[in-house]
Amino acid sequence: MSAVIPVIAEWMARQRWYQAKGAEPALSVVASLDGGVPGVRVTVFLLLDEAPAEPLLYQVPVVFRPTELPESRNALIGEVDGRFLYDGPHDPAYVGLLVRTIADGGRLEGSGAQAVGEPAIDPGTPRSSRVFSGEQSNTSIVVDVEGGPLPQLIAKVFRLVHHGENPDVTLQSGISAAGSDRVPRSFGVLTGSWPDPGRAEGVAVGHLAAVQEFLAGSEDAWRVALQAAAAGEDFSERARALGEAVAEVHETLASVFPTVRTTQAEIDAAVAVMRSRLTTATTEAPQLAAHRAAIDAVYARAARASWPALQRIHGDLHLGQVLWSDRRGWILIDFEGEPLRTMAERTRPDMALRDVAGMLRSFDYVAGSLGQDGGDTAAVGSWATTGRRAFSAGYGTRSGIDLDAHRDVLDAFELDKAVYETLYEARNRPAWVGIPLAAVERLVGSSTA
Ligand SMILES: Nc1ncnc2c1ncn2[C@@H]1O[C@H](COP(=O)(O)OP(=O)(O)O)[C@@H](O)[C@H]1O
Ligand SMILES: O=P(O)(O)O[C@H]1O[C@H](CO)[C@@H](O[C@H]2O[C@H](CO)[C@@H](O)[C@H](O)[C@H]2O)[C@H](O)[C@H]1O
Repeated sequence: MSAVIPVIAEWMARQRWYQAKGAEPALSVVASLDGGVPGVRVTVFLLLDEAPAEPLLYQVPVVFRPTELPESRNALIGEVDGRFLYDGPHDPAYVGLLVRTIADGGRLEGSGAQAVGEPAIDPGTPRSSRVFSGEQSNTSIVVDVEGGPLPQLIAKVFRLVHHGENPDVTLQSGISAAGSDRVPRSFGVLTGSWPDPGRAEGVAVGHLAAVQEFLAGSEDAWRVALQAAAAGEDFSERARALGEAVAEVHETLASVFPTVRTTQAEIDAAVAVMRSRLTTATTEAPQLAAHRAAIDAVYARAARASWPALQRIHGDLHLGQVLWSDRRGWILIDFEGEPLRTMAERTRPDMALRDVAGMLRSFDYVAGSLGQDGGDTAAVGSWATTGRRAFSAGYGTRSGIDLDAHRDVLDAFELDKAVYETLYEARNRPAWVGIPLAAVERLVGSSTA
C-alpha cells in the first residue's frame, strides 16, 4: 500500500477534478473499500488531501491488473510491484462492480468503512462503458446495458466526498421520484460510511456515486444557445420554454422538500453572505474594488425588499446545466450547487430567484463569449436581451411570480452571481473574467433586465 499512494498522488495532481491546482497532494488513506471481481482487484480509496488549508476527501477507485489493458492506456495511473493501476471509471471491472452493487443493493467493505447500494430501478447488466469527456468536477461514465429498461445509463462518481447529503443526489432523485420528467430518471445511489474522528459518532456517511438515465442524443443548452446566437437565430420560443421548465422544477422541489417563510433574519443572513463573498472576490479580483460601494447599495436595497418564500433550488443554474432532448424538451442536471459555496449553504432552502438570476447571467455569457471571439457585439448583445426577456416571461407565467415586482431582489442575486463568476473566472479561466466584470459594471449602473 505504501508504494501505491505516492503513485496515485503524482497522477492525481494532473487530474481536472484535483482542486489544489499546482500543489503536490499530501495524501493519507482514510478508508479503502474492496470489491471482488474475478482476476483483478478493485479498491476504492478515500484519500484525505492535506495540501490545501482546508483538507479535502477524494474518492479514487483503482483497478489493480496483472497485465496491461491496452484500450485504457490513457487511464493508467502507474505500475507498482508488477501490477498495473488503472483509474476505475475507465476500467470495465470497476464500472461493472459499481453498477451491479447499486442495482443489487450490494455492499463493498474495507477496514472500518463500507459502501451500500440503494437501488431505485434495475438497470440490467453493463456491457461496455466510456468516460464522458469534458470539463468536469466529477467523473461521469456512459454505460451500455442489456436487459434493463434503457440501453444506456450514466454513472456519476463523486470525486470529492463529504459527510451528509449531496444535493445532486437528493434533489435529482426527489424530483425524479415525484414523477417529473424534467430531470433524468434516477436508477440508484452508492452511499459510503468511513471513519471520521472529527465527528461525535466517529463516522461520516455520504454519497459516493449515482446512476441515472443517459439522455442519448441530447445537446447541452450552452452549445445550443451559442450556435443560435452565432447564427442570429431567434431563440425566444426555446428561452420561454426553458423559463417554464425551471419554474416547473421549482414547483416540484417546493412540493417534495420543505419551504421556509422568509423572515428579516433570513434576508439579512443571505445579504451578509453576498457581502462576504464580495470581500473574498475583491481580494482575488481587485478590479471589483472600484464598484464596492455601488454593489453594496444594490444589496442594501434588496435587504429592504420583500422576498418570496425559501425553498430547495438547483443552486448553480446556467445553460451548461441543461440538456435539450427532442423527445422531452429541456432537462435540468447537476444539482450539486456552486462549487465555491460550502455544503451547508448548498443544502439549505434558498431563494428560487437565485436560479433565475443564474440563467439570466448565462444568456449574458453567451453574448460575452461570442463577443470575445470576435462576434458582432451589438447583435449578440441584443440576442441575449431577447433571450433573457423570453426566459423571464416563461418563468413568470409558469410560476405565477411577478419578476418585476421582485426586481430589487433579482438584481441583487444577479449581481451576487456576477461577483461569484468574477472569482470563479479569476481562479479557473482568467481570460474570461471580463465577461462577469462587464456585467457588474452594468448591474450597478442600472437595475433593469
Ligand atoms: N443524464 C445525462 N444524459 C446525458 N448527458 C449527461 C447526463 N448527465 C450529464 N451529462 C453530460 O455530462 C456533463 C457533465 O455532467 P454534470 O452532471 O454537469 O457533471 P459535473 O458535476 O462533473 O459538472 C454534462 O454537461 C452533460 O453534457
Ligand atoms: O458546471 P459547474 O458546476 O462546474 O459550474 C461552474 O463552472 C461553470 C463554467 O463551466 C460556471 O459557469 C459560468 O460559465 C458558463 C459558460 O461556460 C456560463 O454559462 C455561466 O452562466 C457562468 O456562470 C459556473 O458559474 C461555475 O459554478
